[in-house]
Amino acid sequence: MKIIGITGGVGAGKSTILDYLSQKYDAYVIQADKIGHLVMEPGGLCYEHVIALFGRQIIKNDKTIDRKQVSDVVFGNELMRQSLDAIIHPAVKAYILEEIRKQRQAGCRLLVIEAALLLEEHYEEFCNNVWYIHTDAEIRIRRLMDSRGYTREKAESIIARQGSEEFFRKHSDYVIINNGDLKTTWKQIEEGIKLL
Ligand SMILES: CC(C)(COP(=O)(O)OP(=O)(O)OC[C@H]1O[C@@H](n2cnc3c(N)ncnc32)[C@H](O)[C@@H]1O)[C@@H](O)C(=O)NCCC(=O)NCCS
Ligand SMILES: Nc1ncnc2c1ncn2[C@@H]1O[C@H](COP(=O)(O)OP(=O)(O)OP(=O)(O)O)[C@@H](O)[C@H]1O
Repeated sequence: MKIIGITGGVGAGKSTILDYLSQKYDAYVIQADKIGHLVMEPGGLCYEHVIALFGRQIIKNDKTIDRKQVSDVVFGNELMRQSLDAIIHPAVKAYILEEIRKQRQAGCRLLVIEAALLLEEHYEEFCNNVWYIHTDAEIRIRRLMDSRGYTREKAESIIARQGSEEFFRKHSDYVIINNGDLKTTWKQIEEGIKLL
């Protein structure tokens, strides 16, 4: 089984590329963000710890955690972001390693892991190749404002908390530029698969 790690800043197009890999190459995909959401659901491994860190005002009527409130705090406060990461990341990593084990056993041929913090968390240790998805910050901000209703300030505050262009490039095996149309991006994916 080959494993590709996909990383890049917020709104770079990682999920879009994952969809293509899943459809065209039948890749099994794992999204760290989604697992992060799962472990903080009621009954999840991190639920109580996150509430202990942020206070009971983050609990919504349906008992789920208000991620919008958490997001507003962590992307404006580095210490709180690190404290949240210390709770969530070990659980996410353990979940991913277990998924890898299961997929390997099931005979999966291509597994793709998407994580914004893939390099910070050293997921490259179990990836055959790491792909960095680059999209210029201004293009990302516009896409996020159009598609997710982010404000410019919100997009910029997340970007400010993520790795630099230099950091991503230094630790990646392959760079995909997703500034233009998707056809151009699909071609780069096909090249990346050949290299793998
Ligand atoms: C802060 C939270 C509650 C916001 O949830 P929400 O649904 O509003 O946003 P979403 O999860 O889609 O994240 C928005 C963007 O921020 C990035 N991001 C999320 N957490 C972090 C972080 N700790 N550091 C840097 N970037 C991050 C995501 O990759 C994504 O690009 C959530 O992202 C979270 O719990 N983050 C901590 C866990 C984490 O680091 N997840 C990312 C990889 S495991
Ligand atoms: N080449 C492209 N042309 C136009 N729009 C694009 C392109 N690539 C991605 N998008 C759009 O940009 C937005 C962000 O893309 P996507 O959700 O894939 O990013 P992401 O890196 O997974 O984000 P996150 O960091 O939050 O996980 C989406 O609305 C997506 O449809």
